Amino acid sequence: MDTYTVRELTSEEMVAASPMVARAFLVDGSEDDITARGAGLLAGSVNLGAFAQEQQVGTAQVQARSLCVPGGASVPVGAVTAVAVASDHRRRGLLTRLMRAALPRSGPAVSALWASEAAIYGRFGYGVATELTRYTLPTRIAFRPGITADSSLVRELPRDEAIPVIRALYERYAEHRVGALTRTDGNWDHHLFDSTRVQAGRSPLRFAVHPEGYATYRAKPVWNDTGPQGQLDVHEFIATTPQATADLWRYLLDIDLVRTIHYDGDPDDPLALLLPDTRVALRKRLPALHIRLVDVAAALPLRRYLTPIDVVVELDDPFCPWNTGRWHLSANSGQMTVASTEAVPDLELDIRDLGAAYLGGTRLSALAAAGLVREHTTGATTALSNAMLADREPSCREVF
Ligand SMILES: CC(=O)SCCNC(=O)CCNC(=O)[C@H](O)C(C)(C)COP(=O)(O)OP(=O)(O)OC[C@H]1O[C@@H](n2cnc3c(N)ncnc32)[C@H](O)[C@@H]1OP(=O)(O)O
Repeated sequence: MDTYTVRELTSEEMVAASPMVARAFLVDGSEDDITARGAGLLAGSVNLGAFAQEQQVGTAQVQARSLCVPGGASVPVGAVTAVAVASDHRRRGLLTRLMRAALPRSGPAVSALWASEAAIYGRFGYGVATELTRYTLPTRIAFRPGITADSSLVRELPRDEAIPVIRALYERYAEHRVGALTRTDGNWDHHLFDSTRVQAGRSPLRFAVHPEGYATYRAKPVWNDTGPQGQLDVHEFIATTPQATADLWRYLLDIDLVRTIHYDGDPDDPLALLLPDTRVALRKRLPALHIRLVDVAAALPLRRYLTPIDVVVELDDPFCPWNTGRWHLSANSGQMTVASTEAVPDLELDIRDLGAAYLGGTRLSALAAAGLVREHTTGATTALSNAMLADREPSCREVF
């Protein structure tokens, strides 16, 4: 007899599971659990649970959100989060069962998540579709000649006053930025959650607001024998114009007593380009949003394509087998049609690699160089790779 059951939870059951979820994320007894941080997300989400008899031993949440894709459309996406299995019930297939329930064929055609560990989600068909640039930079550095900035346009607002202003700015930004997600009230509460555990010795969130952008950040006072060595951790930086980018960075770079800034920016973040010598900013690229195409035939036409395309692709998708097979992809004037076919394939790839390329950040040509796309017709990889590119690299600023 099967020891476990997996089914949809009521909001109350999801709340009841929150100590187990907190423990799974190594934050036992913290206020930082689903009840405190994600209460507003319960109603608008599919909440899933795994049970061993009556005991709750696993959860996953699928939030209904929208994602900006190449061409600017905002497409429905199942945003998977709060995935947890109690440590004494692991490696018995519960995550696999939760993911099956989280990815029904009838659900959103696209699924997205941030992975706690890189090795977990490839097997479920997710590929890394956006990256972030992690900056460590000194303060008080000048900009490249020709860039002018007016930091006097920036105001520090109290949290309650700032939130409606930054929400409106974010909405304008997210309409055009490929990789950006829409945010409900619950998503905002989660994003701006500010417990002492999250602060970790730093200030509560501060809100630096410009007419065309904002930075939310935390400050940490540090002193040594040479004087102030304060740190500033930028939590989110959003600018809707190049001038706002320069003004806000000038403001942050000149805050007294701070010597080091930490910031997770876009993969092609303009910050580096403002500096006269990009080497003063240490940069690392890290994986960010993972994308899974749940229904390829529905998902591919939702975005636009840069160049015309006419190829047959053979896809392998063991977890969502309805995607496995040969697909004729044809795009003209940016719009793609997708049809099942028996024709000989021009190239072959795995569903996770198509997910990685979906937002235009990962080049199929680069995947081919690693042997992950196998070309049968010369030029087919380059053609599809170019068609799938986006103008700028996609970016998702919110870890959910
Ligand atoms: C979107 C998000 O919420 S990301 C957050 C994910 N959650 C966490 O990191 C919290 C701590 N970890 C956990 O709760 C659990 O270890 C989970 C949820 C990651 C995995 O749950 P399990 O029930 O143990 O996974 P399950 O038994 O279904 O494993 C399926 C496969 O994934 C592999 N796997 C599972 N977890 C990991 C991992 N952390 N690293 C590498 N491989 C893993 C298993 O070995 C198994 O491989 P196989 O199919 O080749 O045998």
